Amino acid sequence: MLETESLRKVFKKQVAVDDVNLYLKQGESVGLLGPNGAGKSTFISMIATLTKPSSGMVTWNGQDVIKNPNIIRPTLGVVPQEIALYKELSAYENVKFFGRIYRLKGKELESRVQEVLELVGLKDRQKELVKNYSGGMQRRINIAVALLHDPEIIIMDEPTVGIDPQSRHYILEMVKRLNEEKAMTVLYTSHYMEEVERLCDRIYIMDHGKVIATGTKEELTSILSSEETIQLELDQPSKPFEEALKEQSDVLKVTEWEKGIKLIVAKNTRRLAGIFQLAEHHQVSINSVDIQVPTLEDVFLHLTGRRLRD
Ligand SMILES: Nc1ncnc2c1ncn2[C@@H]1O[C@H](COP(=O)(O)OP(=O)(O)OP(=O)(O)O)[C@@H](O)[C@H]1O
Repeated sequence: MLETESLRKVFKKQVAVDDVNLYLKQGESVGLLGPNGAGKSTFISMIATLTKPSSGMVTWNGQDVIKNPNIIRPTLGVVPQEIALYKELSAYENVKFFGRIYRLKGKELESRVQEVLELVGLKDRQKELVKNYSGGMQRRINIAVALLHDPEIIIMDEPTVGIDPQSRHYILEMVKRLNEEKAMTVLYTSHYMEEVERLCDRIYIMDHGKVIATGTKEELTSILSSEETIQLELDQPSKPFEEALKEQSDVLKVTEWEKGIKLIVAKNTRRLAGIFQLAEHHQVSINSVDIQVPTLEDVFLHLTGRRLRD
């Protein structure tokens, strides 16, 4: 397990990371969500042993990483925000160059290079110069480089910022596959709520250097409410159906709206099948169902008074 305890970084008077406690268990996919300037890159850089903390601890399976960076370096693959590639070389030459830095040689080097190019979906275009690649493809090569030494943990610093939607989709799917199929542990930073929602088992929300909330998506959104709204669009109004819904124990409130009925139900107790059965019994057709649950964006707004992407 990778763990930080009261990890702090102060640049002159600027507190970039303010006593952050975070853990990453083997095989987990953890998101670090926060707006620009929240301190995500500085935090990652300390875990990756590239920046020295002002105070606090980083441990890997109980061992002190700050004193002994070498105990974690072979385990970590770090994808920085900036593209760090030689633009005049081909993708293949770039990855091979970095492979040599990882001290890979001969057949092993060649097979790892082909493996990672395959993982990022660029094996077929490996001979092209990186300068002719799109931003998204360059980002994928950056990721390939981080995977070369077959790390246990991959740490990604906003890997989808400023790239085309197709590459973004590819990267998200790839991270999911690495986590689910290769059991790779993932720490994924982003200011896109939908990305961490899609990829991560647990999420840390960071703002002004501090972790302001942590939990699974469900736990975080339950900060906001223990209820959710179900909006039913009906083919016709039906008082008997409305009355029957009111009698359901987990239905807290029933109101009409222009196209049907709105229910407030206790969270996680909704039984859509039951609602459909009731509708059928009262000969009402449900044209559409809209379940409105609070999002992480709403949680961030609630906690800070600001939007994530202000
Ligand atoms: N080397 C540095 N010297 C001085 N201040 C710094 C340095 N690096 C980061 N900071 C400051 O620390 C704070 C956190 O920055 P950091 O880059 O870690 O945030 P971030 O959440 O990763 O945001 P972004 O996505 O914009 O990179 C910011 O106020 C930034 O200006």
